[in-house]
Amino acid sequence: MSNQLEILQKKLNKAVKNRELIESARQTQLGALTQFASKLSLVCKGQDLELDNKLAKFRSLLSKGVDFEILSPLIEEITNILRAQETKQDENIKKLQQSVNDAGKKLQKTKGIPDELRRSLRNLLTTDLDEIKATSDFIPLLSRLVGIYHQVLNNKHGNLTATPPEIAPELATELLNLTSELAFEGNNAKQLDKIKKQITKNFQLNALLEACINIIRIVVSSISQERDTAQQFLINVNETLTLLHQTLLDSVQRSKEVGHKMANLNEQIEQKISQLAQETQSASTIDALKLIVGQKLEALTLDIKFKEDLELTERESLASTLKEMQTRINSLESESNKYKDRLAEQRFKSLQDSLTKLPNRAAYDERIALEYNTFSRNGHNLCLVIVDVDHFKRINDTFGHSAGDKTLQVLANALKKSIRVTDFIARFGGEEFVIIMPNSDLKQILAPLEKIRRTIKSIPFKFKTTSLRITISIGASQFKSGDSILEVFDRADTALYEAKNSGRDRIIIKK
Ligand SMILES: Nc1nc2c(ncn2[C@@H]2O[C@H](COP(=O)(O)OP(=O)(O)OP(=O)(O)O)[C@@H](O)[C@H]2O)c(=O)[nH]1
Repeated sequence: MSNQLEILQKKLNKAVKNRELIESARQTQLGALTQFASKLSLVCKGQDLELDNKLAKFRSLLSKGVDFEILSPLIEEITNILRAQETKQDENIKKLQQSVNDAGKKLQKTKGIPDELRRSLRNLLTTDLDEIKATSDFIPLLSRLVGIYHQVLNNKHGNLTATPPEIAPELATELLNLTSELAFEGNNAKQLDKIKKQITKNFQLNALLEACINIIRIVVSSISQERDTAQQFLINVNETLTLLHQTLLDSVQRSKEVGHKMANLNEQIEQKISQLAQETQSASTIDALKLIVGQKLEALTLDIKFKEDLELTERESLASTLKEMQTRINSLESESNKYKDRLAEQRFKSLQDSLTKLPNRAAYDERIALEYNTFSRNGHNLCLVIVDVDHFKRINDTFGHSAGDKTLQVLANALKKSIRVTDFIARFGGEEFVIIMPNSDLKQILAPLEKIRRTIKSIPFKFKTTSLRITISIGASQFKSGDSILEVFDRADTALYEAKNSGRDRIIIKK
């Protein structure tokens, strides 16, 4: 019996110990839970005043170790407030999402946003905004949006420290093409060269505008120089003509006066001769006759001498007038020769082909040197194309040279219209044209060249009664690092030769 009691006592002790262990574990867990609940309630603080108050009460009761039965109604109240809070928060997220979206869309409509910023804004509005789940997620998103706004504003006010992108390469090319048609001398030519180099280096609108203004200045100064010289020349011509006119009038007047004097003298001489004849008849002696003849001859000799002097003076005066007129005319002639030389030189120097009105070979040389500089500096793609009219000699031989000329004009016009505004075309010589294509590689130029070939082939030429289609052969190559201009030209030329030899009316490209 005592043994059984002992066993029971042991079991009881063990049960009491286990119970104590469970109780202690529960207390520890409860402590941890209470602490956690207290911390959690602190995190919720600041969202709603009523909630804050209830949570404060909750924390205080928890710290005092209050029975859960007393806490239970408070917990229920807090749960209700939190539920209402959750709904409110959902609404707030939606509102915030909408207002971020509106602000972003508004910003997207702004002109002149750099590509990178625009991309980042699009990502923010499409992907990132949709992924928002909690209000706190908005903070980094809003900060990004504000950042984008800042950059756009800075950009608008020109405060960006980064260099603006190259914005108008096509305008730069157009400006270069236009300047190719200008030819100046001396200082103006040097200045224009400098501007052309700047245009190939800097495509920014401001720089292009400045270049444009400087070109206009050169043109205006050249026109005014040319006008001054022409005006001076005209003044000289006018003075010389007035002088010539006056000299001629004087000389006519003098001739008239001399004519009168001569007529008087002739009359006097005739009178003296007839007097001599009468008086000799009345002379009775030889001596008397001698005397009469001697006196009359003396008077006649004086008259004749006077007449000779008069004639000499007149001749000399005429000669001197003629000499003076000759000097004037010579000087005018030399001045007009200078003009002719300058015009010839101008024509020689001009960068435009007179037949086709395209830039000429000199313009090509100048332009390819500029493009080559740009290529050497930044390695942009640069292609060179040679276009040659097929069997052009036949057109000259069959329909005449002037029909050939007209054909070249039509072809040049069509070629010019077929190229892009950034390309440059020149008449290289005869029936050969050269096209510079910047910012394109050989793959990219193939389609436009095909279009040019087909365009030319589709022109319906008509020579008197004969209708004819004219074709072109094209050779092209691209600048590679280390290439010289001549090397690339030779490659394009070899390609053209192959196009001709393999049947014409085709494009051959040589890398
Ligand atoms: N009318 C005219 N003819 C020109 C002019 N310049 C060159 N030519 C002529 O163009 C012709 C070119 O002949 P070729 O070089 O034999 O070439 P092609 O007849 O076109 O034959 P392929 O090029 O081999 O297809 C020559 O007859 C030149 O006289 C020009 O300004 N006006």
